[in-house]
Amino acid sequence: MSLSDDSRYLRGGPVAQRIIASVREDAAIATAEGFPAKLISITVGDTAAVDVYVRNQRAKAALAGIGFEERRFPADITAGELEAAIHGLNADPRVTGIIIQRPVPVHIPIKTLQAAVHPLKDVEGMHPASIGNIVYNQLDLAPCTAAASVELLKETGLDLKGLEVVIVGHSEIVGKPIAFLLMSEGATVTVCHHMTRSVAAHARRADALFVAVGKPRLIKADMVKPGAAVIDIGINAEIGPDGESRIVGDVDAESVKDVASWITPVPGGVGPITVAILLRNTMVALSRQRARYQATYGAPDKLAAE
Ligand SMILES: NC(=O)C1=CN([C@@H]2O[C@H](COP(=O)(O)OP(=O)(O)OC[C@H]3O[C@@H](n4cnc5c(N)ncnc54)[C@H](OP(=O)(O)O)[C@@H]3O)[C@@H](O)[C@H]2O)C=CC1
Ligand SMILES: Nc1nc(=O)c2c([nH]1)NC[C@@H]1CN(c3ccc(C(=O)N[C@@H](CCC(=O)O)C(=O)O)cc3)C=[N+]21
Repeated sequence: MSLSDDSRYLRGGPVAQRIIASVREDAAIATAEGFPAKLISITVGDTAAVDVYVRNQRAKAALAGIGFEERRFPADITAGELEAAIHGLNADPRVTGIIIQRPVPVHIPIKTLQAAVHPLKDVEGMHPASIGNIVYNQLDLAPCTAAASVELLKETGLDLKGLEVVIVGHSEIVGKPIAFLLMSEGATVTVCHHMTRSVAAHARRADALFVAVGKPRLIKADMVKPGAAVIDIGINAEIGPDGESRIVGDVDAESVKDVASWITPVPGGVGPITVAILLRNTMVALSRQRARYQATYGAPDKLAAE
């Protein structure tokens, strides 16, 4: 049986469609009430994984009835100019959410940019005032990829309480938030990174293995426990045997599929859910803004009252 027909293949498409259908309903109500949602993406320079993400954001926002605009800046822009652009978007009442695509060029401190986004417009939950929410088990707006990866693990039906989970990669935007989300669910979590003595020794103990590193085929069959769930978050552009550019993950799916009980495809796994959650977070942000507006001005507001 080919993997694509196999139920062990954890496909993100159906999960993403469910989320987008619900976002679409919320967005239609908000628009009818005079509060259309609008997401602004900020891209600095050129990165293949960002191009894929932004292309899908645009397409799915249109499907969900959320406005979308990409602001592209050259790689030699200064941090000050970018901060000024972000402050302009913070002050614009038509803008619901702002996402700063990572990575940004090395001369720009990403943390300063993330902190410049108003916390009410922070649709990724990356502002220093937002990221703590997941530590406190307040999970309604979490970093999108982390939330998407956990959502996909839940599709296995595995009981997360006490589950042995290993995460390879500890970035602020993916690995670390996954660890917090899974701790909230009661899993036992180990986080590996480039200083970990033996990633393989940890990975082989995992009932669920999350990989977010950015290195094609880093995880091979001998690093996976038989029967494990493998969640591949990597999005890497490479040239395939046919000479065409293609997207691959961090897991050597060809070999791992014979050992794992569940595996996420790339493309078609975590990626589509990430986009859907970004749109859902935009609606959560809108709802919070409307609640704040009502609390300040006392204006009646149906969504905020819900
Ligand atoms: N599907 C999706 O929705 C998304 C996919 N991605 C993809 O996920 C991947 C990771 O992204 P991101 O977290 O932003 O990347 P970063 O480069 O920020 O982080 C990579 C992490 O991997 C660790 N690492 C590097 N080499 C090794 C190694 N040999 N063994 C173990 N750990 C290692 C690094 O550790 P250290 O810091 O210690 O060096 C770091 O924690 C990329 O391919 C990206 O495109 C990202 C976001 C969303
Ligand atoms: N601030 C920030 N947050 C991110 O979450 C972030 C980022 N920066 N920078 C780039 C990476 C990469 N990333 C992707 C998300 C979805 C797809 C996606 O939709 N993939 C589909 C489509 C693939 C295709 O169309 O070829 C799939 O995997 O099936 C891709 C890549 C988010 N990232």
